[in-house]
Amino acid sequence: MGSSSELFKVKTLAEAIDSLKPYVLSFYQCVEKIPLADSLGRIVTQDIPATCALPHFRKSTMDGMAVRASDTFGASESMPALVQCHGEVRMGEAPTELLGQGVGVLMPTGGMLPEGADAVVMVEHLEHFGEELYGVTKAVAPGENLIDIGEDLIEGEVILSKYTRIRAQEMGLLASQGLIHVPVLPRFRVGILSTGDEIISPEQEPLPGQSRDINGYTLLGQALACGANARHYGIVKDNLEELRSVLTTMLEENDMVLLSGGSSVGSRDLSAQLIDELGDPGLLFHGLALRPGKPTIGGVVNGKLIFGLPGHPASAMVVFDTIVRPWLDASVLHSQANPLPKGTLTQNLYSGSGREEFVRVRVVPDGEDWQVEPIRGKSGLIRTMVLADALVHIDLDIEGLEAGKEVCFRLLR
Ligand SMILES: Nc1nc2c(c(=O)[nH]1)N[C@H]1C(S)=C(S)[C@@H](COP(=O)(O)OP(=O)(O)OC[C@H]3O[C@@H](n4cnc5c(N)ncnc54)[C@H](O)[C@@H]3O)O[C@H]1N2
Ligand code: MOO
Repeated sequence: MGSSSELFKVKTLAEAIDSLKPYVLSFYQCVEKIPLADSLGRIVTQDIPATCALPHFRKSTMDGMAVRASDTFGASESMPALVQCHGEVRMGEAPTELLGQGVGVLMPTGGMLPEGADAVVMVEHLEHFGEELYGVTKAVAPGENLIDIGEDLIEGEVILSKYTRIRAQEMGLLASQGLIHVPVLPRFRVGILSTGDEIISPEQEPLPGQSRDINGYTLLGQALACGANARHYGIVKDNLEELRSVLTTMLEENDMVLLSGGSSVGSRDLSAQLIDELGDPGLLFHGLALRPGKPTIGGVVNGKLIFGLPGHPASAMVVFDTIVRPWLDASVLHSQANPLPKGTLTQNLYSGSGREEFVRVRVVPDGEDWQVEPIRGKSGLIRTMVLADALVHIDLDIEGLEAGKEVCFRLLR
């Protein structure tokens, strides 16, 4: 069990994530094959190569006439290029005739070009002179109005890399390849528990000193938004035996357990103690150089991740976004390539805390730019999260950010 004094040396976020990684990598070896129609939000477990070129035939993007572009060079309204029309290609059918010089074939949008054709003249730029004779009133360049073989995807190239989250566009991509069964990570089963003598269920009327459970629902929502199979197990009082019993069940039924409250150093320091007792390796960190989120605890119990998140509602949400979400979306193993959006900071942000900081911000459009407005307010205020669109990261070694500076922001889901 991880009970050495090392534990109580406050870890950075990166160190905390690294300390957990070796114990849970086996989860990322699991594979489930699911129907493509059910794959939204799931994470692919392998690189997926294109099984065929897309398109696999030269495809017209306009209604018109397939031609050799060189036959139209110099054509204009006043001096149309003459083309002999050799019939029409039907949608979904392959033309058999090789297109010769001075010849054209009528085409629907999406139709297959005949061999020899290298452009399509839009119907708007055709004049029918009678019988098979057409005039082209606007020249086309080679490649114009068509999609070439493999222009979208080349056979064999990796079209989805391992641990990519499937969005609607990836579903279409997989469909284009005939991949109707997709290898994905199993959904993370996440159990959520709120702790604290003062916490009551939302349907109850709070007495003075009591607070309705907020974190159980924010964390449930965040876990569901990450595609997890999440369940809220309710509220447990600050009682070691009760907590032990519920945690044992939760660890059996889930891949990850999230507690909130009772994580700061003090009389309610039970969860850290329990995490360390319940299995191997136990508690791996207690306290992070993170703001908000200083009292965060984390560990692994027999291959299951367990986090104790701060009780303050905004802290719990921010800490979820920084240290929990990366496991659920597999970004701990594969950072999603999309660069973060940027905007202009509207106020100075001071950060002399000696902790890495995630600042709640509102993002307001400003012409071509975005204005990034810090939200002032304590981490005990849920409304600060309701107002927030995104988080701005301030590194450990940075004292602050000046108004007017361009900053990256990460959108909250
Ligand atoms: N002397 C010190 N006091 C505190 C420190 C510190 O370093 N020294 N750290 C502060 C920070 S930062 C935070 S964050 C909180 C974290 O406290 P805990 O994680 O132990 O949580 P609690 O004390 O149980 O609760 C804090 C606050 O949050 C409310 N809470 C808890 N659970 C919920 C819930 N499910 N829904 C809504 N609200 C919840 C609770 O009632 C308290 O108001 O500690 C500071 N103190
Ligand atoms: O660090 Mo606490 O988690 O500020 O709210």
